[in-house]
Parts: sequence; structure tokens; C-alpha cells
Amino acid sequence: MEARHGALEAVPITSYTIVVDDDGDKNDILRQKRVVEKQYIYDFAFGEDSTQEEVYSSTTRGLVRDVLLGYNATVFAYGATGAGKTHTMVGNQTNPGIMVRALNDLFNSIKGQQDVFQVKLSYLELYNENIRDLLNPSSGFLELREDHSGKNATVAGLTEIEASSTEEVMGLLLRGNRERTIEPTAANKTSSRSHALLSVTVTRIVGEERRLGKLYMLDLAGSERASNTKNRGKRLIEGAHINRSLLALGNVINALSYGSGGRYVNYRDSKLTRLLRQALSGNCRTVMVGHVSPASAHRDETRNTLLYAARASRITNKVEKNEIDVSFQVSQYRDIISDLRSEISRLKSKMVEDRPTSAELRSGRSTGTPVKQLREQIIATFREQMKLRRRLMDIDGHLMSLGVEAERQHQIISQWEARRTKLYTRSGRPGTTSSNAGDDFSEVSVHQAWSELSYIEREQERYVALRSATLKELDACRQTAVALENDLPEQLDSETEREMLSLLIRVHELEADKVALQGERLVESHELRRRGDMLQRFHRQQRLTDEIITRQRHLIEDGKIPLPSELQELYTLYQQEIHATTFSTDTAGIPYSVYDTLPPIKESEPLFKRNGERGYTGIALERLTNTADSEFGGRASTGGSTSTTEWDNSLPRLNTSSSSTHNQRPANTSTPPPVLFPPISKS
Ligand SMILES: Nc1ncnc2c1ncn2[C@@H]1O[C@H](COP(=O)(O)OP(=O)(O)OP(=O)(O)O)[C@@H](O)[C@H]1O
Repeated sequence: MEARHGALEAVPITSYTIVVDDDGDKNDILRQKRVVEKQYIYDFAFGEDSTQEEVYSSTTRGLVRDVLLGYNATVFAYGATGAGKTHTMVGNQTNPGIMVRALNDLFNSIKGQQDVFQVKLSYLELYNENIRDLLNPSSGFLELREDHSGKNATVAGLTEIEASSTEEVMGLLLRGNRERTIEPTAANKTSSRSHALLSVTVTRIVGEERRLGKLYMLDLAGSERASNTKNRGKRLIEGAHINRSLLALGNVINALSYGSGGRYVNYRDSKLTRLLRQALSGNCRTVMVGHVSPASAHRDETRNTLLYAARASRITNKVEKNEIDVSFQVSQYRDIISDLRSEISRLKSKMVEDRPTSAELRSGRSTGTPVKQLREQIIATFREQMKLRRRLMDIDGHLMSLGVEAERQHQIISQWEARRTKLYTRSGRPGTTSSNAGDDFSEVSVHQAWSELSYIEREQERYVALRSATLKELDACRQTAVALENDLPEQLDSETEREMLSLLIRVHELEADKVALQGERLVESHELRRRGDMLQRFHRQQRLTDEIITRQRHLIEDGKIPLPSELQELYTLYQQEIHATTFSTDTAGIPYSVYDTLPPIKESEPLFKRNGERGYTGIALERLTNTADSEFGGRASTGGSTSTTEWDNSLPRLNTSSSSTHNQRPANTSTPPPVLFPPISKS
């Protein structure tokens, strides 16, 4: 680590806060006494005395446990050149870094287990936008390939080596590191000029089942300012590549930190971001270790790194959702049914074709399969087709259920992540370290959600494979049916046979109708479930909005801020909406208010319920509402209970008396006035 000199200091003041003490120009008399301090709060902050083991335990040990359970995880080091990234990630033989410690932990955990584990490693470097295999450098530059969705990138031809001990891994890493492009620069004698990615794939074999967990560990090349490094020629070009890819990474982190519905996330600007796409946005737990130098020479890089780390910590593990495309499913059902109908109509057309008479047949013109046998074969193939189609529908139905379930788990995880971020920013302590029983509970449920999700993903893979096998079978069956149909005109000779066949067709028509109805019902029920989920989410959002409006009203009232007329109008509209909803009823005549679509006046309930707890976020999410007399009952023109007469806000005061607003249910719950605000006096 570079010695500290100059004015800027980046100092961890607690185990999770870093303070940058930037007292600027000492010669500036006016500002001499003014210390400009900027505090950054992270999950953990490490000082110069922190050991490799401390860094590893706090950042990565938990990820190793997750990988063994079948999750994906990434840890990457980010920071200015010479700030200590390689030291943290790779380390040396006597004092190894995260990579070796993680694998050591992994092997130790596997040792005590009954299940069979398989651990495979690959190690690559990204140098000047070229990928090289560090375990097999002679293979030249490798190609980065993406699947059709563009979300999963793989490196074609990358060597994967199976390892079973820490010593073996040590050997492989040393071998790989020797191949890494390291050059002396003005800023660092052993500067890594490439990004190095160690991928560890752990397969856990439990009976028939295989669980796959991946751990990516990445040592990035350092960001550098050309003016600071005094690099020339080749070094300068390398630096430009490094900065370009780091800039792309920074942009991705930036965009992701805006959350869903935020900015467009462009992963395509560099191979680094394409490689890290899954780690940053997908089904993956990611840790960023930001490295800063306390030296003033690195002032800008330090600020940049601290800022990126702060943004990265805002990325709520935005697991990309498996959106359930119901219309796609509907069109699949339609395809199946139209296939079925066209087969029936083909069969029908054969019925009306001229056929030989019994006499002709008896005279020996026809030599095909006997009619009875043929009929049985046709019935059997139809039955088989129906069976396969039903299986297909079951598979599709199951895949849809899995999709809905996955979306639910994603929600649990996202909520947990969002709450964790809030806790973190409000209390200055990360939620994960809280000893609160409720947080432990939520930790457990989020772990369950991850575990569910990984199970769902495996199930989805299994069912997709089953689906394509069933489709193949169906195709073969259909061809057999066509071949049998072609035989028909030769064989049918009597009216009885025709009638039998037309009856058969009728049966199959009914069958097709049944399939159609079943398909539609299935799709509808899934759609209803999905909408139910969406409604719940909207309700949650609405409660939050109500809460925000209420609090803002408190601010307006307390601060005696005059209310702009447009806002007054919006309040009026809002109330009208609430009024309309209160008196609307559903098809059964039950008022919507019974469903609690709006926050009831006196009810006090936390937004996120937990075993006997109020709320997670530190925002007391009780509903700050009025007493029963507030809404259509009478306070309309009272103008509230404000004692200050000179303030003319035209909004009545909110009733802030805790006894009347908190933790009480109205006595008569059958007619709750589910309105947040008292009527605005002007209206
Ligand atoms: N915490 C530390 N304790 C002891 N030495 C350290 C520490 N951090 C870094 N160093 C030493 O500082 C020097 C530069 O560190 P390192 O090579 O890890 O930086 P880097 O961020 O990877 O740089 P680059 O981006 O140029 O590759 C190395 O000699 C390294 O051993």
C-alpha cells in the first residue's frame, strides 16, 4: 500500500465508515480552519492494519457457504492502480488472498459432507479486450459467446480443471498468475495490466439431483490517470483499454444503482461487463471490495472508488425476473388445438372420398391391413396424441407455476435487499449485522427464497427438457397417424365402417374442445394469480404513497407552508378518488373498502409484517390517519385544530394525537372510512 502523504486521507473511523478528510489548500487562509469531511458508509471498512483473514471472513466466507448450497456468487476488487487489489484477491504464498482462502474453505466444508462434490476451476485474463486462458496460455485468444438472450456469456474453449485440495489450487493459481500480464509502471512495480477472473464451479450430487453453484473471483486491473502514471507507448494503450472497460463497469454500476425502472443498463460496451453481466444483475450475490489509497496523489481515484462502491451498495440484488408471458402460452395452446382440428378435418375429407366397395375389396384389389386392425391403430395413435398433448399442457402449466413462484421469490429477495439498504442508510449499520430477532427471521426467509429459487431454476431446466422430448414424441405420433390416414380409402368399404369412423372423429372433436377449454382455464387461472400478486404489490406501493403524503402533509402543516393551488387541486382529486373507491362495490356487492384497498383511518399496521414486529425500515409505518369523525363525518370545515391563526394553509390540521391515531381499530369496523385525509376545507 502506498505511503500516506499529502492532505487527503481516506480513513476508516469505524468498522463500516470511511471518512475522507479533504482540508484542501493549506495556503487558503479563509478555508484553513474548515475541514471538509465526507463520510461513506459501507458494509465493512478495513484499515491498514486489517489482516487478509479479516477481509476474507467479512467479505467472502458467507459466499462460499452459499455456493455450496447451489447459489452463484461473485467477489471483485476495484480501485486505483497500486491500491492493493491483487494483494487482497491473490496475495502471496505466505499470506494468501481471497481466492486461495475461499477455495481452502470450500474444500474444508466439503470434507465433512456425505454428498459427492465436484470442484472445477478456470482462470482467464482479459487483456486489451482479448481473453486468454491462464491455465492453458498456448490456446491463444478465446471467443466470448452469448446465448440467444445475451444474458449468459461463456468463453469458448476455456480449460476447466478439476481440483480436490487447496495445494492443488495453490499450484494452479501460481501457474496462472505467472502467465498474467504484469508490468512495472510508475505507480506500481508489479502492476496487473489485465483483469483476472477465477471461476469455481461446484457441483453437489445428491442422489439423482445435481446442484450447481458458481463462485467468480475477479482481480481487476487498476484505474489510472495517464497524467499520474506517466505511462507511454504500450503502457498507455493498455491503460486506455483498462480505463475503457472500467468506465463501462462504472456505467453499469451507475445504471443498476437506480434500481428497476431506472436507467438502461448497457453491458455491451466491453467484454468485462459482458462477462460480469450475470454477477451484477442476475441470480448472483455479489461483493465489491473497493481499494483506496490514503495518498493525496490518488485523490480523484479515491473519490471515484468510494463513490462507485457507494453506488454498488445501492444495487439491490436486482435478480432479473422471469416475466411470465401468458400471451405466448395462449398462442401455444391455440397451435395445439388448431393442429388437432386440422388432423380431424383431414380425416373427415378422407371419409367423403370415393372408396372401393366391399365387392371390389373381396375381389382382391386391396391388400392393406385389415380394417379392424387399422381402426384400432388409428384409435391408439389418437389416444397417444391426446396423452402427449395433455402432458404438454401439464408441462406448460407447471412451467407457468414455476415462473409465478420464481417471481414471488424474487420479490422476497428484492424486498429484503431494499430493506437492508434502508436499514443501512438510516442506522448507519448494515442490516445483515443486526442482532435483532426479526432480522434473523428475515435472513432465514431470504435464504429460503434463494434456496427455493435455485430449486425452481433446476425444475425449469428439467421441464424444458421434458417439453422438448414430449414435442418430439408428439411429432412422431402425428406422422404415424398421417400414414394410417393415407391407408384409409383403400380399406373402408362399408357404411358401418364409415359411421364408426365419423363417430370416432366426433369423439376427437369433443376431446379437442375439452383441451381448448382446459387450456384456457389454466391460462386464466394463472393470469388471475399473477394479477392478484400485482394487486398486492400495488397495494403495498399505495400504502407507501399514502404514508409519504401524510408525512409531507405533516411537514406542510408544521412548517406552515402555504399550499400551492395545483397541490390543493391534487389533494381534492385524491380525495375524490378515495371517495369513489369507498362507495364502489365488487360484483358480489361488497364495497372495495372492505378489501383494505386504502388505509383505514385508525388501523395501525406495519408495511412489512414480521413476527410481532412493526417495520423494518426505521420508518414507523403506522398509518397516520384521522379519527372516525374526520372524513365524511364533520371536520370538513373546521380547519383543523391549529392554534396558530395567522397561518392560512386551507388544509385542515391532521390529527396527530398519538392516542387517537396509533394502534387502534375503529370501534365500528363495518363502516370504516378508509380515507387518509380529512376533507380539504376549500372543497
Ligand atoms: N494491505 C497490504 N499490506 C501489505 N502490502 C500491501 C497491501 N496492499 C498492497 N500491498 C503491496 O502494495 C503493492 C501494490 O499492491 P497490488 O499490486 O496489490 O496493487 P493493485 O491494486 O493490484 O495494483 P494494479 O492495479 O496496478 O495491479 C504490492 O507490492 C503489494 O504487495
